[in-house]
Amino acid sequence: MARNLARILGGCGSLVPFMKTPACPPRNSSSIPPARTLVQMLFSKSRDFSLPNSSWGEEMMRLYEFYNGQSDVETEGEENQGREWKRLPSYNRSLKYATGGVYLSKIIQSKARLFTRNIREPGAAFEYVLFINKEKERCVCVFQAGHLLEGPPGHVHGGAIATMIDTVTGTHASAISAPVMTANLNIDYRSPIPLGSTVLIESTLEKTEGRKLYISCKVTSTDGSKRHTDATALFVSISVAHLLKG
Ligand SMILES: CCCCCCCCCCCC(=O)SCCNC(=O)CCNC(=O)[C@H](O)C(C)(C)COP(=O)(O)OP(=O)(O)OC[C@H]1O[C@@H](n2cnc3c(N)ncnc32)[C@H](O)[C@@H]1OP(=O)(O)O
Repeated sequence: MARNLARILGGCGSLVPFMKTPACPPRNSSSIPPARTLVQMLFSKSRDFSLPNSSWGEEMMRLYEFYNGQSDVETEGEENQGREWKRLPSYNRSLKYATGGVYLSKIIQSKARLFTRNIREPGAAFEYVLFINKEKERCVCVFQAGHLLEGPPGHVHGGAIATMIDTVTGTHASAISAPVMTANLNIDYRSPIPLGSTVLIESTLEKTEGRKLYISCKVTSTDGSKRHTDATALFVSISVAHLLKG
């Protein structure tokens, strides 16, 4: 059975896109994983993409450790330690089933993945970790931009920057009032972000008005000396029925 499963998987982990499979091993009998490994691959817990991987550079790791060191660790049944920050875990899949007015084919249902977490090669695109402060008025994201995000030569694509701003402000708004949708996003690109660099993306809750959440955001170099991007975003909290309506 293990051999059959291994053949189906083709040795490249195509059914398990977020497992760590750094390189496709040669197709010989020694490349077939043992049955226990296959079971782990097929039924293991979702991967938390906000944890360090081998692609994280020195600056990414330094800042991760800085904020993580000031963060509460979630331990079941124990009170938190009263620290200022909390790391937000991040998975590549939220949709399992959708019903109601939203028509999704079985293929889309089974393959839907969070846009920023769907690249197999670690470090190739969006590497990031988000921390939220306890009062939820601020979020900080440490973002390392990989080589697949190139826009102008050697620099990050504006759409990729917008994606990260939407992700950070959207996650921030969701932490306050889930579920939400982006109603408006305004971006001023002030200086280009070098590809491969690590930057800070900070969001601040400016105000709430009924269902509306106004959030501002800035992208800077990690020492704060260079302003890359400024943005404002409006999120509207919605009912789940709004999503199902399509
Ligand atoms: C843990 C999870 C991790 C999650 C991790 C992932 C995070 C990623 C986050 C990604 C988020 C997205 O990309 S979301 C995808 C992009 N966004 C969308 O597709 C949204 C499409 N638009 C819509 O569905 C809708 O227009 C809504 C939901 C935005 C609003 O519709 P509605 O619910 O009917 O509300 P509506 O009455 O129209 O508006 C409510 C109030 O907001 C105001 N309003 C509405 N739109 C605007 C606007 N563009 N600019 C100014 N104001 C506006 C209205 O005037 C009104 O004010 P007042 O009269 O009350 O004063």
